[in-house]
Amino acid sequence: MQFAEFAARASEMEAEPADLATVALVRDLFRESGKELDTVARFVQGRVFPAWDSTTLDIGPRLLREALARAAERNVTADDVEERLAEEGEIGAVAAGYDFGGQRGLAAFSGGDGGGSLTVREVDETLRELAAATGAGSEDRKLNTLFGLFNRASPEEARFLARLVLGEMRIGVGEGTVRDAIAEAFLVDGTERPAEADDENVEERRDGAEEGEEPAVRAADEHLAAVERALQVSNDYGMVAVMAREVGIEGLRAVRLDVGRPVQAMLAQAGTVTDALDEWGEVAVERKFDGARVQVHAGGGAGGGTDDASVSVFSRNMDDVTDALPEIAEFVAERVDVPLILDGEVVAVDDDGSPLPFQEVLRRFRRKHDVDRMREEVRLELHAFDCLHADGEDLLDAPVTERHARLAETLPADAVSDLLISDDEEEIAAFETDSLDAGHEGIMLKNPDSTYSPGDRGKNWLKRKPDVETVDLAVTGAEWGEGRRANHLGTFLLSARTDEGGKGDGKGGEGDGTGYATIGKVATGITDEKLAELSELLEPEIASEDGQTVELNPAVVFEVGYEEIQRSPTYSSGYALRFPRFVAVREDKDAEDADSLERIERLAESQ
Ligand SMILES: Nc1ncnc2c1ncn2[C@@H]1O[C@H](COP(=O)(O)OP(=O)(O)OP(=O)(O)O)[C@@H](O)[C@H]1O
Repeated sequence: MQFAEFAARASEMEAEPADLATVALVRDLFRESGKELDTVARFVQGRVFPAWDSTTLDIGPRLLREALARAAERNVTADDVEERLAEEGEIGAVAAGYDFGGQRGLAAFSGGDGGGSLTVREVDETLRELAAATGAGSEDRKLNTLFGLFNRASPEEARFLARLVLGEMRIGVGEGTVRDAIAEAFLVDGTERPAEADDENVEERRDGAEEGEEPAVRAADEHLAAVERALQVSNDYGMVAVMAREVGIEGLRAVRLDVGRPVQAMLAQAGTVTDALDEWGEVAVERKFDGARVQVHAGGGAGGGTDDASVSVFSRNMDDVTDALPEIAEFVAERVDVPLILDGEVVAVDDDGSPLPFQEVLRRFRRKHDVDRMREEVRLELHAFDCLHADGEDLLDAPVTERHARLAETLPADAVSDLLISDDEEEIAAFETDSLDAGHEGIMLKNPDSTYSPGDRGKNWLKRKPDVETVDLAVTGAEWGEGRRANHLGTFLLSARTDEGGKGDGKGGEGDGTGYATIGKVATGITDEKLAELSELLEPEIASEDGQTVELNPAVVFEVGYEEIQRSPTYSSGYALRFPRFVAVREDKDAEDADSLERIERLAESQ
């Protein structure tokens, strides 16, 4: 395919405001791309390399401006180009505004030919060569090569060439458009194809698909799902387009992970323990490490087996950061002897192994120089929490629990994140307190049955929001513990202050006009040591006992975190705290200083 043809189509796409019509334009282009389909599928997104490949052209705006100046009329300087850029606001428009060598009829003299002779393949190969140029003189070579390309470009070609070089096509073709276009171009047969369907019809088709009414709609959805899946697994739009054309839907479904080729990271939404329990019944709870996300690929390549060289570490954006984090690659290489793809977090730690703030990891992450010195300065630890592939088996479709089990089989326990499967708020609260005490950021809540969906910020992973507020509440009751904790008070009853004595529980100090109304119990994972301390503090306040239940004079104030305040008939205040969590004893406060029911009402309303 001629590059001029590609540029003409890109112009049409740029001018087309409707999304579905743009998909149709991309679809048609793909159908006509022949052998260059893989390249065209990348070019429409402004990419020369697949998304998983960290290679860049490494051509900055300055070099491009110089190349444009050289290819343009005599006496144009890089500064002139910059000035025009300030006026036009966009490099493509600037490039299209010049009269390049070939267009001036100086073709024979300058090597230009008036435009139209470049092919998509040639542009691709030339840009790849540019990317590979390194070392002394590479800057000049890049400049010369770019000059050569622009010298042969028509204004329309120059517009898209300049944008391609900077990696931004600006033609309204995003990943979703390419996905839809691949499905429409190669997977939909004549009867199902919504060929000239207008936007509304297609919207209707898609709405209908949810009820599963029309077979054609179902098929179209399956096609889209297959393309999407293959894209998630491979991160290579070119390869997926070719595969869809050559092998069809079954071929796409058979796309496997490749050790050494990174996958997009699954992401999390903010959420609460309450959300998680309501939704899934049981929750997979992990520590939320405060570091930087990594995906480690081990043992890829021909022979399998693991040596340092066959371990690669990728960042959340799929950049190869292996050289900056040698100890992570070494750690995995030394311990893992099967091909493996793991997902985890790298955390900086102090000499005692306690986590350091996230900024410390960043000092290591993209470093190209002084890696050895920094390695001494900032110690790193790997916490793996997921396993995408182990020993020849892709695990994306396996549930969280199974993926975690595979991780535990493969890596030493200290590198594997703890996993708690629980349906018990108290147990989860205990896990959270423990995580926070250990210096981690909090907890992650995962649907235990969910699969790994690369690149997806769905509802199956929740990062627990920090408590919105804390409240200071008087402790008005407790229960004696059991077993190992039989001598300790636990499960503390909490109360807000009311202004009229006698209201609520009526446990206020006599005659002082203060009353207390219960609002919840906190039984969080307070450590045994802390429980002993709290018991000592509260025992003198015991007013009466009934079996395990103890009534306390309001004297001690707890600061308590919570996720939500609900209306509830369970407690005398008419409210209940959801997911209450002990934060601290407010030594500086008396019970009379506890938060009032009025404040609780206000907090409940403002949620
Ligand atoms: N056990 C864990 N499971 C999954 N992710 C974890 C875990 N521990 C730490 N994380 C990190 O938490 C991130 C998600 O939450 P966080 O809010 O920290 O990320 P962000 O980069 O600020 O925002 P976001 O990922 O939502 O764009 C993950 O990408 C991962 O790096």
